[in-house]
Amino acid sequence: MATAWTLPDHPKLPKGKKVAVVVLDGWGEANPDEYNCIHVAQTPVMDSLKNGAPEKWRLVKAHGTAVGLPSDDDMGNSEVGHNALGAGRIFAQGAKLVDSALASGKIFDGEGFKYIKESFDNGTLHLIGLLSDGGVHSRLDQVQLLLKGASERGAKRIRVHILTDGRDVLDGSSVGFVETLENDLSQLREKGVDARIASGGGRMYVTMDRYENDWSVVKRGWDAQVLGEAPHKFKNAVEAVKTLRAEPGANDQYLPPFVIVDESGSAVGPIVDGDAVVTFNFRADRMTMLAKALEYADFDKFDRVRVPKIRYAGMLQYDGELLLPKRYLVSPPEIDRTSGEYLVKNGVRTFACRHGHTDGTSFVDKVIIETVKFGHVTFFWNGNRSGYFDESKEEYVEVPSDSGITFNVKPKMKAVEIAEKARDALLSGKFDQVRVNLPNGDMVGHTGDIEATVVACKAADEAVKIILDAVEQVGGIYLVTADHGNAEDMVKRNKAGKPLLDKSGAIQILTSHTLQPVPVAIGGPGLHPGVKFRSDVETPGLANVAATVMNLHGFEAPADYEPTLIEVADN
Ligand SMILES: O=C(O)[C@@H](CO)OP(=O)(O)O
Ligand SMILES: [Mn+2]
Ligand SMILES: [Mn+2]
Repeated sequence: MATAWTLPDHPKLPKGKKVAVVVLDGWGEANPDEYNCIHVAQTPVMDSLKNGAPEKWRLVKAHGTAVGLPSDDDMGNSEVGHNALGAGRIFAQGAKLVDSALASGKIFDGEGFKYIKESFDNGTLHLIGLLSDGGVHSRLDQVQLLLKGASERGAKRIRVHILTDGRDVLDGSSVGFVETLENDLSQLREKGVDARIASGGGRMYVTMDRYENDWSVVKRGWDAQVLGEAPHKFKNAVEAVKTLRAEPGANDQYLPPFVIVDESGSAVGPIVDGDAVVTFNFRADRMTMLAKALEYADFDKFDRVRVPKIRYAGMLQYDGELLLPKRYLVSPPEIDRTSGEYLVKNGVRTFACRHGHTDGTSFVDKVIIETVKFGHVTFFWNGNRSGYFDESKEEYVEVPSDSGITFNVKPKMKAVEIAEKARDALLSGKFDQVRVNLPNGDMVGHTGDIEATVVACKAADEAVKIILDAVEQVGGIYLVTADHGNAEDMVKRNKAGKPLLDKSGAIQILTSHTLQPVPVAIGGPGLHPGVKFRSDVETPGLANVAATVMNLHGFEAPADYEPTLIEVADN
């Protein structure tokens, strides 16, 4: 059935207000203590918004089932968070879809698996991805099931190319994950399968760059995985990770690339003609660049030196617009009819081709973001779809991130630049919605550097001020929220909430996201004075934000969207 794109008018709220939607990345709400960097930092603007509670500030869930993850033990992340914010509904996400496909065995009956299986007789099966149980990009138990299933279905030679984590899990935990995997592989060897780890490296330094921020990261991985070349060579991966971690300043996220070599010093698992490759991350953003390098005949981002003729499948299809990769083991969530698409289609006077047209005021969307988060308020927001819905109505602007540094070195990142671009967009009068992601709390929180994260939170707060001042000037409306927690808790805790200590008595730094709720604050001179948060939406989550934003633009949300957070009192 054709989608009815015309949104009903909101019965009480006017159209034509400028709306700033601000997403603070990694900004949750938690008890105030010394490990809560948002609490420690001076954040007068966000504090003042909170003073508007409960009418203008409230908390929503940003993790677990509220954002389509398998369980409420799963922390939130940018992909599922922005998907929910933009789509207004909760879709079963990659992690969950892969779980079901493995549990039912359907993954092995699908087109993607059949395709790679054709290489099993004469070629090697290579698995490439993030090795941890973080559940943000991948999960070790899924890799284990994939190994088991593939070997039972005829894979005789398997090579695993690992990327160590330390970002979604504790730094240092990579050794344990590698030991677990080695143990599984040795059991496969006992069954006659020639299965080994072939190469590795830290996720942030090898392979898992995103949004084309730094292709040299992908090249380092390519050299190790495909060409079998790396500056470090080891006989086994446990020794590799232990040795490389012992270097001063080393950590799991940034381990240099290594290859495993045999007695004669040759790499045990370069990728060659006739092989099959599966990238086992279910999350898209940090696998897209490698997928392009593996799949595109025309490719000029770095010299691939040798381009093996392989059968390649992603765990999921990572980009629904580019249809990348062409083959995949599990179908991605079908995130359709996102709020961005609706809003664009409801402001355009002449609307082209397939969805009919509506009359109305010009509705233009402006999105501003640093490179490291570029796709968050575009690609993720639009349901893992790159590109514009209507280029004449949307403008996506990128502020280049610093590259080649860890963000604790420059914790202010480009927050002010982003905010100034947002301000200018609001003041220009050309845009109805200005959507922004401020990455500081998250990107610096991931470094585990508490002092730097405090600076980061202050910087994000100052950026919010610049945007809210502009909203004030144009008589607009703001909605400030976050995609998941991170900076509000920087320590690993026991069940009772007490910080955990390591063997040396130091606290265990938490580099990952959290299970905490996030704030939603609304306000601005353009907000109808009767608007307040409803008290009858039980356990609201990020998916309730889309309908809310549609209301702020003067529209009712589609009926199947999660309910709006706001109501309008008559007085
Ligand atoms: O950096 C990333 O890839 C993830 C953590 O793995 O963070 P976010 O979801 O905030 O992008
Ligand atoms: Mn995020
Ligand atoms: Mn993050």
